[in-house]
Amino acid sequence: MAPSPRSLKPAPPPPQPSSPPTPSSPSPSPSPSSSPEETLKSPSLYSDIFYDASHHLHATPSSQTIDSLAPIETFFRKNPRFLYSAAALKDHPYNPLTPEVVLLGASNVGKSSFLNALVSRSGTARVGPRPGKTTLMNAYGVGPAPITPKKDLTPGTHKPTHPLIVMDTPGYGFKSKATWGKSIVEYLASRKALRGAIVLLSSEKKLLDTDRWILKTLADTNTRTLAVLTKVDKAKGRWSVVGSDMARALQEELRALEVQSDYEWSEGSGWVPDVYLTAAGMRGASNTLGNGGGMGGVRAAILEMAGIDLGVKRAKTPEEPQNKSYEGKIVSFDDLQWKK
Ligand SMILES: Nc1nc2c(ncn2[C@@H]2O[C@H](COP(=O)(O)OP(=O)(O)OP(=O)(O)O)[C@@H](O)[C@H]2O)c(=O)[nH]1
Ligand SMILES: [Mg+2]
Repeated sequence: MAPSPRSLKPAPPPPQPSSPPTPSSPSPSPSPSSSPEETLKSPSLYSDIFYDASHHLHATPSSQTIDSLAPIETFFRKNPRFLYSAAALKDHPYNPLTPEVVLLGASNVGKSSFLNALVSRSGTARVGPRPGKTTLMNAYGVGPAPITPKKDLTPGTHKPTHPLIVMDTPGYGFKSKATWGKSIVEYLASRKALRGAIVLLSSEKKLLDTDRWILKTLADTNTRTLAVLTKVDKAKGRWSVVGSDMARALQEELRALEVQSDYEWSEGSGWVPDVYLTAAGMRGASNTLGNGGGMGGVRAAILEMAGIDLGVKRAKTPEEPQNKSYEGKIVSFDDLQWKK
């Protein structure tokens, strides 16, 4: 499956790493019309938590979606393997066949923990309590070994060992290297195999200036973007309220960037309208669908972004939901198809 080339444009320079990002408050926005916060106990009980474009928070208990999301979990669980580290764009091997997705976010936001939760294996990527744990771009192969037609194996092309590459990156901000911006922006702008970026934001914090900068860089490099909140179990206040507020601020930011963009980088075609809420590194979380809460749905969204179709449809909300507050618009897997 050869990735299609993206039209490119130079990205802006990153903010100075020497000046720590100043948190800024999201602009006020209306409260969601229906909010299930009264009923959501712990993110670990949910396989799919996302906040959609119409400002509805959807949370699906694991028991309701396990059947439909289990094949996707199995895909991610299969054969995860560290492939290589890269300090600069030139260090990435030629890759004409395997789709790549990249994890981006501030230092300590939980990128490596998120990767471990994706593949349901805590030791895959190294995690640390202090910022600056990951110092290079680290590529991980995910999924069962694909069958590659001989005609695709042109000279210089290695046989793919995995159907998907997930790229972990050093965090931006505190303790990150000054070269971070340059090498990662180059990767975003030039890597033909790149199908999309997953931007991780901490539920413990507001949107940072560096987060705004990376979102703008993604718009300017025409990179598909999926936003994910981490650490919802550590949110200060009710996690569903904190998560919803953060998700709304993000959606506003993305909509503003879309207006400025020179590309068709818009809601649905450039960025995914749903913001996913996760608790990947949460201690004592249920291991039913991997490690942590909210991982089921986000795995499906990542496959969608990478253009990998396992033929799995997201389960519909039951006719008679256990709790009425789960009603509202449900974004089906089909609705999330990228517009061509
Ligand atoms: N409670 C909780 N802790 C988390 C979660 N995700 C990550 N952590 C913790 O946050 C700390 C940082 O996690 P990492 O995964 O190393 O973060 P990172 O973004 O990869 O950090 P850098 O590589 O330094 O940029 C670790 O102590 C994790 O256990 C989460 O969802 N909930
Ligand atoms: Mg890391």
